[in-house]
Amino acid sequence: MAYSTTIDCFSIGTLFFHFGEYENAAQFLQYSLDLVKPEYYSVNHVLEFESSEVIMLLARCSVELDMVEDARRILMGHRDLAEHSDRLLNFYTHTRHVPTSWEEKPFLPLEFIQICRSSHQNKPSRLHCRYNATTTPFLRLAPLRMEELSLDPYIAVYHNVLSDAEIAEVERVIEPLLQRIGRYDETPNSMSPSKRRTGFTGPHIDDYMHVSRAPVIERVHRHIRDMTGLFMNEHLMMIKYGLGGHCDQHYDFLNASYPSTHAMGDRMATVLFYLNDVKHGGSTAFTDLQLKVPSERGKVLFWYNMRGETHNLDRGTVHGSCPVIDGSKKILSCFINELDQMFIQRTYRPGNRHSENIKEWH
Ligand SMILES: O=C(O)CCC(=O)C(=O)O
Ligand SMILES: [Fe+2]
Repeated sequence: MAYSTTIDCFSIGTLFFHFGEYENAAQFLQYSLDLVKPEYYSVNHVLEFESSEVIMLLARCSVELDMVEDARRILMGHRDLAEHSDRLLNFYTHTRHVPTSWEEKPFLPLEFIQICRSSHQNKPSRLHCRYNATTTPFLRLAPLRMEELSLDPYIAVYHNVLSDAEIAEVERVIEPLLQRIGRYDETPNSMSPSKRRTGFTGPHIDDYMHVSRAPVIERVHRHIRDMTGLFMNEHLMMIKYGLGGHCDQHYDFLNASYPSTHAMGDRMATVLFYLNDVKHGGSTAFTDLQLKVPSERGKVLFWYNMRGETHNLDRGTVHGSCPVIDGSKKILSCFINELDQMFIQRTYRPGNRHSENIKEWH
């Protein structure tokens, strides 16, 4: 618990409460209160954190545990809540909490949890670290340090791609536009939280015109071209994961399950820019390959999602983002579409791909 903040503990306590685990909830809510320090008042204010909310939830846990007198003592101890304590207790005792059902709990497959949990080190490979000075002419002047992690599927990491100034500028342009990740419901314009991924993402498509004109975004596109030799015509997304934030294992390849693949081709490759170091958790994990890539500031991960000869999905690319255990994780992610490469390399022709619907992604 040494690294958690008062807000982290409040979030964990709230989760336990929703799942009906009131004793665990009360413990985390108490930690949260223990960590409220006057020097953080201004930060907590900006983040709209109120210790009175923690106290009310703590009192509610006591009521659920049939300890009404404890709940009263907790409420009476707070300057603003004391005068409302009778009304609040009355409400808590008459409106018992209905826990979220087990089916609603986030579920991560065991093999994914295992690779995330282990202090796994990638197997030493016979592949080499080298300077890539050939993908584009620009790299002859400024070669990039590259490490191949796998040849089949092809996965490579580039080090020190984005400078501190570029990262700061990307954050300045995109971060204010992030929204909580959701999944669109059947009803128009309604979003519900995604069970497969937690965190923030953006910019929203409507804001993209403004973002794409920023010089730093053009420079990111240039870096992608230098590293991959491929043409990127999709929006860049920033994804921000907080404590516990994760992304369940999935394929980026859509394999004709989305109408967009008819217009742009499928997502042939993925590029992830890591914008910060994450002390614990937050690695990108490839379950089948037993490969774990930690989030390190300035590093870029690149892989092909499809098999070269057939343009079919490469099943070895199943991957996800391990839960963040300390701090937060920020990445820029982008997909490289097949049809954007039509002047660069051979693209998919109808008939040579085995199409199947992939249901494993939202
Ligand atoms: O955050 C990560 O490491 C993986 C993100 C990812 O898989 C995706 O955006 O498709
Ligand atoms: Fe992905």
